[in-house]
This record gives sequence, C-alpha cells and structure tokens, in this order.
Amino acid sequence: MTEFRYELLAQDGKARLGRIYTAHGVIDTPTFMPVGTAATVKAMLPENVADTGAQILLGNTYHLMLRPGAERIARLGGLHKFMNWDKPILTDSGGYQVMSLAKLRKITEDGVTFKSHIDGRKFNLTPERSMEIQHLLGSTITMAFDECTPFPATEQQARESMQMSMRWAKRSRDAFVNREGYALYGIQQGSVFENLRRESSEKLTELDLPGHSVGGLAVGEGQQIMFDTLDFCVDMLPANKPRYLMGVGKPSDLVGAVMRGIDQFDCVLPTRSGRNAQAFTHRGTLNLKNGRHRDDDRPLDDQCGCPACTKYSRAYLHHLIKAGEMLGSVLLTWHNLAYYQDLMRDMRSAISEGRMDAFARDFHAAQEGGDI
Ligand SMILES: CNc1nc2c(CC[C@H]3O[C@@H](OC)[C@H](O)[C@@H]3O)c3nc(N)[nH]c(=O)c3cc2[nH]1
Repeated sequence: MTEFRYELLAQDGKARLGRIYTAHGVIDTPTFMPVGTAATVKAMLPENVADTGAQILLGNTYHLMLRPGAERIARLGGLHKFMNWDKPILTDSGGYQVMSLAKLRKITEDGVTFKSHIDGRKFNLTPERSMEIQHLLGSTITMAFDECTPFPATEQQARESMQMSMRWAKRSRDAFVNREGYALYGIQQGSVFENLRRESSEKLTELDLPGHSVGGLAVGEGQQIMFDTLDFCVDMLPANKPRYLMGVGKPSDLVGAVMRGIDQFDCVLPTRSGRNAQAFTHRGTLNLKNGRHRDDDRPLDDQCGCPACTKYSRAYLHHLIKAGEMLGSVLLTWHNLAYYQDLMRDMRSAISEGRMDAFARDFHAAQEGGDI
C-alpha cells in the first residue's frame, strides 16, 4: 500500500514542482483538478478526461449527499466505482455549496441545517457528518468542514468566521477515519487579513494534517486582491505539504498563483464555459457564438492536440453552437480541459528548467496578442 506523501522536486522562485503519492495513484503538481460535481465531469466520459492528462477529479459532498445519497454510493462500491474513475478524487466538504446553493440555511456552532435546493428536504451538515459522507464516498482527499468567509467582510466578521472554521477543522480531524494513502486537508481562512491568515495557519499546523488549502478566495475580491493575499498567506502553510487554492481559476489566475507557490487548483470555468461556447486558447479566449467564425475553416487552437482542434474547424464548432447541438458542448469542454492540462504541463516543464518568469512573460504576450 502507498502512504500519502508529497515530494518537492524543484523550485523556481516560489513556484514548486512536486508529486503527490496517494492510494489511487500519483499527481504531478502544479495540477488542475476538473470538477465532477454530481459524479460526472459534465459532457465528458472519464476516459476522455484522463486522455487530457487529468490525474485527479473533484467531487462534492453537498451535491452527492442530496442525490443520489452517500450511503447509496457506498452500497454501490464507492464513488470511484460509481463514476468509473480509478485515479484520485478530492471531495469538497459541503460548506461552500450550502452557502451558495441551499435554501433556508441556519448556521450554529454545531454545523449547518438547510433545505435541499432540489426537493426541499431538510438536512443537517456538521464536521462529523461531512467526514462520514466523504468516507462513504471513498474520497482520496477529504476537505475539512469549513465556512467560506464571504467577501467583503470586516476584520471582526472574518475573525469569528475563521475561528469557527478552525474549531470545525479540529472536529473534522477527530472524526476523520485515517486510511493509508488517503488524506484530510485543512482549509485556511481569514479573508484578506494577514493576522487572521496567520492565526488560521497556526491552528491548522497544530492539527498536523497532510495537506492544506487556501480557502476564502475567488469569492469576488478580484485577481489583484487575490494575488496580494496569496503573496503573504501561502508561505504561512507548511512547505513540505501540498497547497490547494480552492475554486481558481481563469488561466492568468493559475499562472499567477503557481508563481506564488500553489500546487493544486479546481475551477468550474473550463467545463462551464465549454457549455457556453467559450474557448480558452494559447492566443486568448474566444466565443464560438460569434458570427465571425461561420466561414472560418481554421482549427480552434493550432497548438492543441484535442479532437476539437485536430478534427474540426471553427466553422463547424460555430454551427454546432448555433444549432444547439450537444456535440458543441462536448467538443468545447474537451478542448478547454485539454488546454488547462497543457497549461499545467507547460508550467511544470518551465519550473523544472528554471524558466517560469520567461514562461509567464510569453504566456501574457500570447494571450494579449489579439487576432485569434
Ligand atoms: C469559485 N470560487 C471558490 N470556490 C470555493 C470553494 C468551493 C470549491 C468547490 O465548489 C465547486 O464549484 C463552485 C467545485 O466543485 C469545488 O469543489 C471553497 N470550498 C470550501 N470548502 N472552502 C472555501 O473557502 C472555498 C472557497 C472557494 N472559492
């Protein structure tokens, strides 16, 4: 069996090249984790997600506890078997989604009670229940149960929210069932306040967890404030363990956050945008709804090897989108995931060769080059 372990292989400034060893396989970092909220990466077969280079997926406690239910997935063999994905799965703990999706939420020290946004059934989610659900799912990496502090927040609001999340982190650690090759990650909170981020990091370090995430960002603060916060909060987390920035982001967010020491990312952007005709390419972002593509027989991205770019034209993709054909969503989702994986792979190469600064300069020049 494999113990859960992080190996730091190289550094270039604050950017890190690493590898995470888990019970379900190895993850090369920096890594992007496609979001598979309801036990599927929308519009994709898992084997095709793996073809793009993804080594780990995301699942969600909130969605799966409501439907089809954690006990049901456990009876059916666990989430890996259920969705036919045998590599690592990281599941979020539910707190964020309760605040963003559920109705009639009530937060107490014990946890959160809420009504399902699907059928109105009442639920109670506590650190202990969140750990039990993620255990039933068979998650490779379990996230502590936390509250994602809204932005903006006053320092006092952020302090109270962070301190409750740290009490919940200890309850999560005490309820987590340790299995070799599996891990529980703590979630750093504290909004944009350096003193609160430090207090949160000290509390998490005391729990001696195998990995951590930076929570409470990508909540509307904007890229500059996010980067300014990362400039001081990432280094507060133990350097010998993975650092995951939750919910991030667009390509330039990923480049900037890798350069500030982040190892893991998740974001709905590549998949959600793919279903909304938006494509991320090496030369910037374009929307295939735009009529200018109707006669364009060029590939979407001439530096991409995915099926959308090697087998079809922009004109065809435009046609599928305008006709509302589901193949349009499939091909653009596939492309965006392939682009994100290529970006992470290119950053891993740049770090290993000590040329991350040059990579970032070339990346921004190509993105702003126009004429795509
Ligand atoms: C988008 N910005 C953002 N997302 C965030 C998520 C959910 C990511 C999860 O939410 C889902 O997408 C919205 C994905 O499936 C992912 O698992 C967070 N989750 C927790 N537990 N704590 C946080 O402080 C937190 C902060 C975030 N900021």
